[in-house]
Amino acid sequence: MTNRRRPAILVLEDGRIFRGEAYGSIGETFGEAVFTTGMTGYQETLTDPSYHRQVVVQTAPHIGNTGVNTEDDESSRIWVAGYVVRDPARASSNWRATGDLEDRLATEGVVGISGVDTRALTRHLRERGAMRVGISSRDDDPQALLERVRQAPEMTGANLSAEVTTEKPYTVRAEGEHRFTVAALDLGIKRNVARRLAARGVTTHVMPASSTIDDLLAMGADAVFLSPGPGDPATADHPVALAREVMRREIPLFGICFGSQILGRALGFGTYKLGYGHRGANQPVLDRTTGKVEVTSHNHGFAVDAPLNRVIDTDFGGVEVSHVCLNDNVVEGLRAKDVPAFTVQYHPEAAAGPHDADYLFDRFAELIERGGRPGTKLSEDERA
Ligand SMILES: NC(=O)CC[C@H](N)C(=O)O
Repeated sequence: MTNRRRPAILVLEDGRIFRGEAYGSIGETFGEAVFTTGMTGYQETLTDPSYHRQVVVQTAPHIGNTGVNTEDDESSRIWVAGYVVRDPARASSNWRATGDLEDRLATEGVVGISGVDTRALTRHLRERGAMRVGISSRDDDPQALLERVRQAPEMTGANLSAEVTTEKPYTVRAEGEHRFTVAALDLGIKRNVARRLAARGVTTHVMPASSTIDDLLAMGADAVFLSPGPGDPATADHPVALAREVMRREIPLFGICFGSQILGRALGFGTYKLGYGHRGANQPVLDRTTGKVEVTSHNHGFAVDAPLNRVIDTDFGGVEVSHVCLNDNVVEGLRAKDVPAFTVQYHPEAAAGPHDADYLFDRFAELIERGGRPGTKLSEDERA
């Protein structure tokens, strides 16, 4: 437990100030202020690469009570640009805990602030929208910090894939009998994606963001996966061109979150920034293909702009919005009817969050199985 009593300030780009105490590393940091309503899973949140350049506000008031462990990281490090909590646990207690959350934040240089009225801050972001923020435990002059906040880069227009992707390809082997090979374009992948695929007999080759279609096919891929990741999908021109090439060759394609936005753009739709995004572990989503509602994990600030009420004609044939968020009707999934491609905007891999949407990995495995090779199309039934 370090630095608990040193004062810290948080300043939003619109001038609102919150005072609190230093939490984690002493210093100063900037990013986009976003809130997550997840009640559990702070370790998975902190290590999710999609939070790169974002300062995460936890609406759950008590954070750190289960410490940190060696199993729950979703990548090799903490990615959040800053961390805002109300009431940090004074002691960690869990049978899996190997350390204390604040010590880990400090070790990884993550500047945070505690003692903040996170409910007031969340309401502010909900009314005014996600915006830039600065946290400082070094300088207690809010006006000077505000000037620096206003010079920090915005999330709109941010192209961040190169900052989070793997340098070299690596492989996550299928559990049990090997059935299929998937090439996953790493734009900020979470570990649990490859684990959920491995559980279905899929060997996943995780590939750098700059990989070409030939690089992916050289891995012997039966299918392609487009990963989640940080940044503005409007900047993801290379993955969009790659997705178009994958569809042109009718190779089975599945994507999650950023991957869904990329498929959307590849099909000709636009993307836009949501007011304050969806981040949490209890978002209700309707699967329009079955009429079932699932409770899901979300982490997105952008969304695809597509009409909900009809099959849409695209360069790749008919496409429908397969999933919709029941809170606000935001597009949460796309399904192509004439090429083997589908995506969701939320997180079937959960981690953290409920497992309701795990069936999507089965759908992907079935899609691959039906063709087992490039050239697979949906069956007549599914086209209906
Ligand atoms: N988790 C993700 O893939 C996030 C996608 C994108 N960066 C967004 O904020 O909408």
